[in-house]
Amino acid sequence: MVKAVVLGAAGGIGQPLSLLLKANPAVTELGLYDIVNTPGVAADLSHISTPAKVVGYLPPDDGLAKTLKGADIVVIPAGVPRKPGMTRDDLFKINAGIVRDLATGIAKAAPKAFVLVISNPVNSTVPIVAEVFKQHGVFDPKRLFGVTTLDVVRASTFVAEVIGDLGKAPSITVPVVGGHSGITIVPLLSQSSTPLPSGFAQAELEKLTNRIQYGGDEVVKAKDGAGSATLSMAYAGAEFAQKVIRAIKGEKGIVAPTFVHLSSEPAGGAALKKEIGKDLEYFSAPVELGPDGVASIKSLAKLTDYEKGLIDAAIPELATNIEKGVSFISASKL
Ligand SMILES: NC(=O)C1=CN([C@@H]2O[C@H](COP(=O)(O)OP(=O)(O)OC[C@H]3O[C@@H](n4cnc5c(N)ncnc54)[C@H](O)[C@@H]3O)[C@@H](O)[C@H]2O)C=CC1
Ligand SMILES: O=C([O-])CC(=O)C(=O)O
Repeated sequence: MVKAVVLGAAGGIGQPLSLLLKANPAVTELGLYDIVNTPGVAADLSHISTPAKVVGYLPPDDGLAKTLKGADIVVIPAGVPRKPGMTRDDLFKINAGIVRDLATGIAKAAPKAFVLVISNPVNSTVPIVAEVFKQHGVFDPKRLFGVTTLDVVRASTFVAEVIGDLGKAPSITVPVVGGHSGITIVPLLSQSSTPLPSGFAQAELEKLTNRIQYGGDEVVKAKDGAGSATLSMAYAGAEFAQKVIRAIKGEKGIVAPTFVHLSSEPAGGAALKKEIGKDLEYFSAPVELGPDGVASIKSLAKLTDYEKGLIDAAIPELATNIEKGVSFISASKL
């Protein structure tokens, strides 16, 4: 039995993500929460002939607590998306408060749930959730994930395009580490499961790296004011959620990059801090998932000098983004 909950379920990501979770036979209950339209989205999805029982609530009458009751996994795509010319950090002003309030609801109603944060800026919203949980005495670093899967999905697709065989895209894996905005997104293309063509020039490598780092901007520009990635994000979010579900059901050996807290528990956090040469509290790294969430945080393995340079360039912005989230909560009255 797995209850999945989507907070922000009526939005551009929320609706297709809820559809994909409803289509997942491992999900037996699906809770949908938003400030608008969830009764309609829930009624619509409830007619699909898959096992999940669907419920949808709005804020009145403790709707958030009712949606979260019994949740095993909570995915958060609530909040405003970018328009052209904005950075993800520009979303902080609005999304920080939304994520704080939803995290407070989770801390009270489903403190043991696995929490998957999609709302941007992820580099700051994940620390916000952690700080709220700490204030409620329920923080478990193994159960909190920033969803960076879209960067991984993009890397697979763009490498397949470079190779000239999109058919290979589903089987290509590239670890993407660091964080989830611009230069903090660091694809480790030297570790692509399908190597780049021999003789791939440094200039081409830099172009491909830049495309992965700014893939979000490509979509924001093409949508021209109508928002950011929604369908590809729903695909990526459902894929990561499915990995977490498989791991909590006992499947071994599932590894995926995700933005996690680098405490001494789970294993690997302290070693990763040494590896990146900075006492960062959070980083996206390949993580082995297990029945309790993060089983271990993996090493970044052998990096090229170019990749080391990308990580060094990411660290100051990551540190600032993380601190911004942490201090937002220390300054908030919960
Ligand atoms: N992590 C990632 O890779 C990605 C993250 N995103 C982020 O996901 C977020 C959502 O994007 P979209 O779905 O396109 O936006 P959207 O505006 O289409 O949907 C957001 C939904 O959140 C709801 N919402 C607002 N305040 C809420 C609250 N207090 N409680 C519950 N629901 C609330 C809205 O009513 C709306 O239905 C944005 O912050 C965006 O930047 C988007 C793409 C990729
Ligand atoms: O670019 C954005 O604002 C949305 C996002 O995080 C992405 O598509 O990676």
